[in-house]
Amino acid sequence: MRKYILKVDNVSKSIKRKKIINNISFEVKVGDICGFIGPNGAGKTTMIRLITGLITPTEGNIYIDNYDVNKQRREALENLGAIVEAPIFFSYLTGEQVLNNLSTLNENMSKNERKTKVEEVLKIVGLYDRRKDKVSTYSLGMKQRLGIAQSLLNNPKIIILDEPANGLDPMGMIELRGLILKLNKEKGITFFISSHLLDELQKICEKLVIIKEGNLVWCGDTRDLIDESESNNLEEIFVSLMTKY
Ligand SMILES: Nc1ncnc2c1ncn2[C@@H]1O[C@H](COP(=O)(O)OP(=O)(O)OP(=O)(O)O)[C@@H](O)[C@H]1O
Repeated sequence: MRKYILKVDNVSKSIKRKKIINNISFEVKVGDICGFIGPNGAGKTTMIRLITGLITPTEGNIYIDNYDVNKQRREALENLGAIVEAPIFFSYLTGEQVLNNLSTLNENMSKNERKTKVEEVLKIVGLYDRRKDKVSTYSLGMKQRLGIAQSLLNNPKIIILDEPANGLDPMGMIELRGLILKLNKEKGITFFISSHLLDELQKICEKLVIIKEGNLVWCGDTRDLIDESESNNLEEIFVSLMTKY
């Protein structure tokens, strides 16, 4: 049995007396690429904010690599790279300068190690040739990849992406998909990805967590969901699930 890297355990969240997340539990195992889906207002962003420690659960616990996000915050978040919505950069800096600045936050690395690391992540995300160009000249897809490069500086075990494909053109989408698959295969990084683009998720996610109005509707292997449904198209399955629950 592969161990889990992310565990959401009986989590509820109320904001202003309104229950936004209702007793949700699921696990994501090491090496999974897990899609996180639900209609508008289902609570996806709230759940991602809970997982990334930006807000605390009203009830329940969240563990990253066995560390409680709220009680052992530093250890838990050390393993996490998260990009919540489109990353914002100082666009008058070059891609390399953005990463150099962020890498100085890592006090355990010498100047030389930091330089090597920045070069390495620029190469991984395919921005090495454009490293001397200002971020203002980057396409949205390149900015997304710079965001992923930023999260790679800390060698995360799991990366959480909130709507990463928002606004990307087909080429940008193909590049992002390729990058996620590469990082998963070559570096063993686990991904948890929220998206409304179900065709896109179906291409890369072997696991799915589906929520509606703060409740867990389904979680497990994408294959199993397709096998037990009448359609083999995730979009059609999703619509039928949403009308059933
Ligand atoms: N700070 C807040 N105060 C009051 N209500 C909130 C707050 N944050 C979220 N909500 C409500 O909680 C529900 C879930 O919102 P959330 O943004 O998590 O959904 P979502 O699944 O990410 O939606 P979308 O797909 O539209 O981005 C919505 O009804 C929203 O209005």
